Amino acid sequence: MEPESSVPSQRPSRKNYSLATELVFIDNSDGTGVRDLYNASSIPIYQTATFKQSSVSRMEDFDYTRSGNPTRSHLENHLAKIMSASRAYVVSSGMSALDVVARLVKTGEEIIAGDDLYGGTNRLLAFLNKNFDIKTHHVDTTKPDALLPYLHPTRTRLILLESPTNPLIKISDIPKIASIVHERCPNALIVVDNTMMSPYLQRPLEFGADIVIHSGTKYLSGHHDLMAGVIGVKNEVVAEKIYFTINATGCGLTPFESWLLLRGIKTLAVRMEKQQANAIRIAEFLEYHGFKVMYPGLRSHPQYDIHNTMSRGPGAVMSFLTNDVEISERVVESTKLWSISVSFGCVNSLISMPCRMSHASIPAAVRKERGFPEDLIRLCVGIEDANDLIEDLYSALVNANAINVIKQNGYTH
Ligand SMILES: Cc1ncc(COP(=O)(O)O)c(C=O)c1O
Ligand SMILES: N[C@@H](CCSC[C@H](N)C(=O)O)C(=O)O
Repeated sequence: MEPESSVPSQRPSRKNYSLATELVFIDNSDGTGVRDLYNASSIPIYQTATFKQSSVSRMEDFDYTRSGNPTRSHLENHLAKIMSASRAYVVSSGMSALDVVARLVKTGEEIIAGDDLYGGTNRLLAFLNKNFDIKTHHVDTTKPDALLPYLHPTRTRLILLESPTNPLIKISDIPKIASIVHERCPNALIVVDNTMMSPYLQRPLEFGADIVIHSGTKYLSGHHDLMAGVIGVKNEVVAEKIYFTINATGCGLTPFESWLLLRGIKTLAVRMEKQQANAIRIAEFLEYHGFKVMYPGLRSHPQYDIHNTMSRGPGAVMSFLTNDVEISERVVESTKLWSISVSFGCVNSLISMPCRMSHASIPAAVRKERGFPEDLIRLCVGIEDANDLIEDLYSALVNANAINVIKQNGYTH
């Protein structure tokens, strides 16, 4: 017999607080959720593979950690609440979350995804195409109508969106896309990779998405000390399919990692507010100096208004162009406070060149075809003092001669 996913996150209705409060408020007083014998303020790490049963035939909430574990269930309940999901699951990485969701698609069915998306996701989709005959159509999801030629009433199974996209920070109108797709393709699920926003800034399940994914490695944990993936689901039937795959493939998050992620989530609101405030200042500084900056906190962003209808802020990741790959390299390598590193969402500020780093797995020809600038610099802003960050970036831009070149030649992309 297949075990059902343990300790559901369903709660009877109670007063809902603002998200900053819900992030730290864990209420088991109504008897739902995971019970801890001693009412521990911080849920313990149940570091066990197995759970004893009172009889052969009677299985309690847990039997084996691959199938379910109290620390993990506690985290999943908490995440379901803050993502507005009916169920949430945590797995070993963001890519694992994407892999679990991709297993909802059968050979011969199709996926529609953005033409700008995380390099690892692109790699997974290419693998599915090559090995399982699951085709992905990459379209410009900033234009909902661009999906129309590829929507098929039975073949289309997943619409995979990032908004903002990684790394070009393009915005998709999620409610509009959801309504177009749901009307034409009853079998299709709208999946939003919401990693860049976090549930604090954007909750796609509230406006039409069916599944939301997060790389928990980023903002949810906040300190780059763990890998995790999160899947939030609206529909119970889909949720049970997701749980089946997690149990069948064994990718559920470990108890220790679950505990660490739960700890990180408590400070999400304060980290996000500070990172975002710093990011707004940095984006304005770069734009003032003539750089083309992609950031939905700037009025110059082409989807500024749409973003604001879905989100409570622009987040803390931006990209900018120097017009010259070598200059970009010099800028990145001249910074002292900004670490040259992939990933984002950490309390420390990071700088990278996506074409050489996070998106290097997308073949150069495909990058070119999709209009992906090789000189692109991505900034992931941390919680340091904004003046220190700007001073360090300014020195790097001067050192690389980037400011002069932009002033003389303007922006040519
Ligand atoms: C938008 C996005 N989704 C998913 C992932 C995959 O997450 P992970 O590295 O935790 O596997 C990443 C980065 O790695 C990402 O940037
Ligand atoms: N070598 C890794 C690169 C990880 S990139 C992590 C992150 N999503 C980002 O956008 O920086 C790989 O090949 O997956």
